[in-house]
Amino acid sequence: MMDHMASVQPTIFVLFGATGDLAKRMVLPSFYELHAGGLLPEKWVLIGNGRHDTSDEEFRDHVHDALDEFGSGTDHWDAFSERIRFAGKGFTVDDPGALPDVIEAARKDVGDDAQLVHYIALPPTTFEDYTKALGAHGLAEGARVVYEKPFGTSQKNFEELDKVVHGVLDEKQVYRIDHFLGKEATQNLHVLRFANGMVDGIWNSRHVEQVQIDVPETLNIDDRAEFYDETGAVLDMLVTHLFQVAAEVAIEPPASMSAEDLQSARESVIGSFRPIDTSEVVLGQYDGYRDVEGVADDSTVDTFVAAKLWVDTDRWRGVPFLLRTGKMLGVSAQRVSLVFRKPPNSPLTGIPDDGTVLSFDLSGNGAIDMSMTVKEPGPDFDLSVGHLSLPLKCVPDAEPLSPYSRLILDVLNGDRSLFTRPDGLAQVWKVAAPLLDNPPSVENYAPGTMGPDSADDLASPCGWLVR
Ligand SMILES: NC(=O)C1=CN([C@@H]2O[C@H](COP(=O)(O)OP(=O)(O)OC[C@H]3O[C@@H](n4cnc5c(N)ncnc54)[C@H](OP(=O)(O)O)[C@@H]3O)[C@@H](O)[C@H]2O)C=CC1
Ligand SMILES: O=C1O[C@H](COP(=O)(O)O)[C@@H](O)[C@H](O)[C@H]1O
Repeated sequence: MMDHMASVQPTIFVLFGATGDLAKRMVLPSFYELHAGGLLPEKWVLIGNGRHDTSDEEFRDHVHDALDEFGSGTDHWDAFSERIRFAGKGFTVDDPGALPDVIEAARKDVGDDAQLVHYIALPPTTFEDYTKALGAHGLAEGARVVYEKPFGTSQKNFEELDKVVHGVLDEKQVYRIDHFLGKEATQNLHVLRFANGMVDGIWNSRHVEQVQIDVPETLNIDDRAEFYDETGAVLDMLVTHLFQVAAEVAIEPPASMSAEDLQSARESVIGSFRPIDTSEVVLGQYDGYRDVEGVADDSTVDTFVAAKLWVDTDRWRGVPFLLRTGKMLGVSAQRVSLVFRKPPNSPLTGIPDDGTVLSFDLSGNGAIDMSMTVKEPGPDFDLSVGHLSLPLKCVPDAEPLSPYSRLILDVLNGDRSLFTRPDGLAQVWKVAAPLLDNPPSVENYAPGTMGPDSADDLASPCGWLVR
């Protein structure tokens, strides 16, 4: 573990939105996971921030509850909780509330050389104001600032936010999170390929017929209805996580594995995504969505999207990338599948369309799976599809990290390779513009199904592999 320990530099970690949903479910449990794994610097303090006058003790109780509900235990609680503080009364340009004083007090514990890391786990509409307030109160200098997704809610909003952020921070200080990039199996999308000549050799349109990036969810949106009803599946998942994963599949080999080269390679392939053709998109809304408290009675927000994406590079021209996600579906999965072409001129007949598939399970600790067409053992000559699975946690010496732990550790270490950049995001908004400007009408689907039937046609000939 010592090999991976975050920079020895003492750290003051300020968590804006510390009482919110993301903090409770992801950020606080991940911070604890890093502490329990001995992966934090020796000296650190975590300061929660919010608009209320919450005491340190009240916040510690909140953190304990979060760990009970969403964490992996509290064995190291005492040593953890004594480093937790709360700075209330908000944080605006006009009034910084308690934060500057609490940071000053924390410096007495961890030293004047402590690095400041600000984690903005707030609704995206507040990112600009909080960035300006960091600048106004002298808390931006030398700090690292983590922005949750989505970084921008439209092309215009992205451009405005980008301007504000770069008015206060140097790009090297900025860490825009897309937690799908922190998943163990997502990282293997490029590692498997760059480490294995056999895989590298087939990673192109000559061999791959289609790519599926499929994240159906059985989850509802009841706990975050107001947020969701302003966002929808296209913004919440498609142009964020699914596009970034598509970039990981489509990426050209970077000049080196340095953070900058890897980031550049990922961002530059997004420039080759063709703007979405809305005739190749199906939007859906599950029956009963409008009855959820917090959702408008006449909401037309999409809770489902399936779309074809084309990547106009020599490697991928002509290969559809099929992206699908939605809420209240029949199955939960997070799967990237490369469907291989049948051998040309094969003497065999009856090879199934999905007879050769390399797939990556992004959920949990991740897995890499292979399906291949084989002779069904037995007296007859029949073909069948067999499956091999490599759960990543079974790799020797594996110590899988949750995506948020991975990414927080990278922030502490100053490694930006798994974070997004504005050049790529500017392209994302261009690619998404036809869909955002002129969305197809939303079709209804019954909860527990796999979305509107018309989405099935997009994935011919083999259909969606997650069924
Ligand atoms: N929740 C999730 O599953 C995920 C969320 N995200 C992203 O994380 C960020 C936070 O999401 P989430 O935690 O769900 O959001 P919440 O709605 O729970 O808000 C987080 C906290 O922000 C504070 N807050 C809310 N509104 C305002 C406001 N107008 N001005 C200032 N502070 C405000 C509140 O704290 P207080 O009242 O104490 O001030 C609230 O507890 C978002 O950008 C979201 O897109 C990303 C991935 C998943
Ligand atoms: O960012 C988000 O991701 C989750 C799915 O990711 P997981 O890794 O937490 O399973 C999704 O449910 C949510 O709507 C979205 O905001």
